[in-house]
Amino acid sequence: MSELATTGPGTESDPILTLANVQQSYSGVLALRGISLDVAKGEFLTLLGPSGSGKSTLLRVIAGLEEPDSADVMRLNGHSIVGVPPEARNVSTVFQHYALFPHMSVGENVEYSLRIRKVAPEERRRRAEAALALVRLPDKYGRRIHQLSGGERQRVALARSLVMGPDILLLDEPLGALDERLRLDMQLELIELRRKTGATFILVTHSQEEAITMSDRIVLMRAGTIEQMGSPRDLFASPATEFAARFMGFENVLRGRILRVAAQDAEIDIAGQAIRGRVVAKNLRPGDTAFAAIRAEHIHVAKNADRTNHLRGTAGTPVYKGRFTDVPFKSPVGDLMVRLDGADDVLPPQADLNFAPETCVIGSIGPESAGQEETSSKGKKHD
Ligand SMILES: Nc1ncnc2c1ncn2[C@@H]1O[C@H](COP(=O)(O)OP(=O)(O)OP(=O)(O)O)[C@@H](O)[C@H]1O
Repeated sequence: MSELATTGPGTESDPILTLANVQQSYSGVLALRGISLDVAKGEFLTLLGPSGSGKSTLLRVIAGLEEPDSADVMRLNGHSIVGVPPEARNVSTVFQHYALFPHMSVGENVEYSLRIRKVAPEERRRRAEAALALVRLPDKYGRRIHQLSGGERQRVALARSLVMGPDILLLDEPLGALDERLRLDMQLELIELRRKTGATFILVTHSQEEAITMSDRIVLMRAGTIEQMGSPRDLFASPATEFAARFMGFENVLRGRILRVAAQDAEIDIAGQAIRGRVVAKNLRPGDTAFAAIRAEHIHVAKNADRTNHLRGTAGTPVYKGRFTDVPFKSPVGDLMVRLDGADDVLPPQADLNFAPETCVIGSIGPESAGQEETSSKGKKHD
């Protein structure tokens, strides 16, 4: 389906989107604090972050629904989009709540933007049917919207966005309203859809699991800034800041003081215990305050363990989670969460805990002032 392929004056290696120093505020509150970002053609990029970190604002700036206070550069497919209205940008947005016209059929919904652009009826129908086939709804052209399930409505919304062959498809929490099973299916469908169309996808989500499953690259946002950018593997295994470690699901994040650093290896003093780990931050020096992060599944209960990263812990009440059991421990470095594979394992009240240095990430503490947004209420108004 050639209409869905991206075309433009740039070369293949040029970014489809370039943003430099984009600032946006609402009534004096800075929602974007100088965002700079290149997005490659055909990339699946995810904006990840807690509520209020600026993900939707950034998406709205790209769509043209919000004009930023200032920006050094905003280029889409080789052209500046500063001051360009949304309808003149070749981007399309899919929202969480579909925003379909309830009084129109599926086909009429999908064709809507083509009709506005005065595309001839036969051509409209051909393109709408091709878009519906792409989202695996080939026989639903004449259906009414209220006759569709939530998952089918979201697919119609996707078809409607794809029918124009956008340079970039913007997805604002598109799976948020779906139940868990459907959400997992749709994650795979979105990956497949991106592969089939070759379009660039920018997804907004606060789910690290969704970001890791679907993205080529993740942009982790915090209080209107980019905290860390990288592949899902980078963010999952090597969060560079304490905030990133917590957001990427490390159950154990502890603070201490650096004792020594040698290339990728460091030792950190946590409450008088020397802990060895893998360095993820640049410029860490002995004496610096730093964090150590360990995933619960990387801490093992083992007798006669290697003395490296070896701690004696007192078990609390286990929490059965089905596939595994989480056990909180009191240890000399503080509270630790330990994940046991065997859901029925019986633990002695005192146990030897240890973890391999390569599973323990050591990094610098990010700026202390940022990150207030996690607990604040937003008072957001988009209408
Ligand atoms: N229209 C608006 N008027 C005033 N403040 C706004 C408006 N839209 C967003 N904000 C504020 O800007 C900041 C960023 O909001 P934004 O919606 O971009 O965050 P988000 O990361 O998308 O959050 P969520 O995941 O909850 O949608 C927040 O502090 C929010 O309260």
